[in-house]
Amino acid sequence: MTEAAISIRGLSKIYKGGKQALHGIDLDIPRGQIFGLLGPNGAGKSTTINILAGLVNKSAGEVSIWGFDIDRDPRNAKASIGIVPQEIVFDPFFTPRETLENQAGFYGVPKAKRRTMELLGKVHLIDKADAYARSLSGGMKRRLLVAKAMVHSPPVLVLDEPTAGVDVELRQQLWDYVRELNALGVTIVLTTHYLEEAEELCDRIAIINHGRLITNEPTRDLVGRAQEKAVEVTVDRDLDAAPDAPCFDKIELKGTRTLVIIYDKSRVNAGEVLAAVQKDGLGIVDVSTREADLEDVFLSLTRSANG
Ligand SMILES: Nc1ncnc2c1ncn2[C@@H]1O[C@H](COP(=O)(O)OP(=O)(O)OP(=O)(O)O)[C@@H](O)[C@H]1O
Repeated sequence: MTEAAISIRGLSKIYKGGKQALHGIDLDIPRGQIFGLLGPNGAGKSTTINILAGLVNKSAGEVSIWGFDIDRDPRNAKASIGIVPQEIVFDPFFTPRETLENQAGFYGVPKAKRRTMELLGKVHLIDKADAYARSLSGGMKRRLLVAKAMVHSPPVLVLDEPTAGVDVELRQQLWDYVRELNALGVTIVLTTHYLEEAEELCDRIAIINHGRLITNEPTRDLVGRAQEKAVEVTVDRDLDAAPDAPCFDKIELKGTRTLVIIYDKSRVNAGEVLAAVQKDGLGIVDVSTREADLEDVFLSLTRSANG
């Protein structure tokens, strides 16, 4: 078996003050994938990434990156990973060109092997190469961070909430670049709150909540497991209240004629739900259903983990 890009065993973190952010996480991130790490606020995603980056010390467990243990072989482990942090941190007096040159120097990349302008081109910042970093927009700064994470050509690139504050067009360019890197063999790990994006981009998704791994499976399987389905029904007369029936998990009246019904597709089918609406003589004028997406899976999985 090929070794994982990132291997995490029994990873725990207790912060000073006693907050336990991670409770024994076991996770293998396969090489060559775009891997999504999802979870609600405070789940422990940044803690995990900061441990990989060497910014936070773990309390227990083992982590290796590209086969290098972060305790026994920290130099090689560090050289194998590039991290795009959630927070934008730059020296505002350096230009993008200088920022990348300094970072390359920090990683000991010889001058002849530096790819400063190539990287700036990839993230669409050539024309800003010599501008002060403080004059860049939020989106530009984030793209510069991506270029900065790639100066030492690591086989693994981790992006922590990379699209926060990036507008739609630039986000698309960022994802194109991420896909391009992945096609060249770079393993990508990203955390995001944009579930649609995770669904579109990631081969595999792990969800953590309250510091515990809830699931880790191919995106396809995860989406297929969504059991909750929503149907929106427009009826032929005004209603004061939403009708009730045992097959509805939840029903809500939107305006006076539209019912939004949530049901469990493993228990009932759409026909039964519609029949239940019609049973009191209500006529149905329009119906629309929503296919399960990652949001549904995510909510139902994290909800069941909470309760
Ligand atoms: N330096 C710290 N000291 C104490 N507690 C911390 C520290 N950093 C994070 N925590 C706590 O650890 C838990 C996990 O936080 P973490 O930042 O890893 O979550 P996250 O999943 O990245 O969330 P977000 O999406 O909001 O960044 C949270 O309860 C948080 O308050």
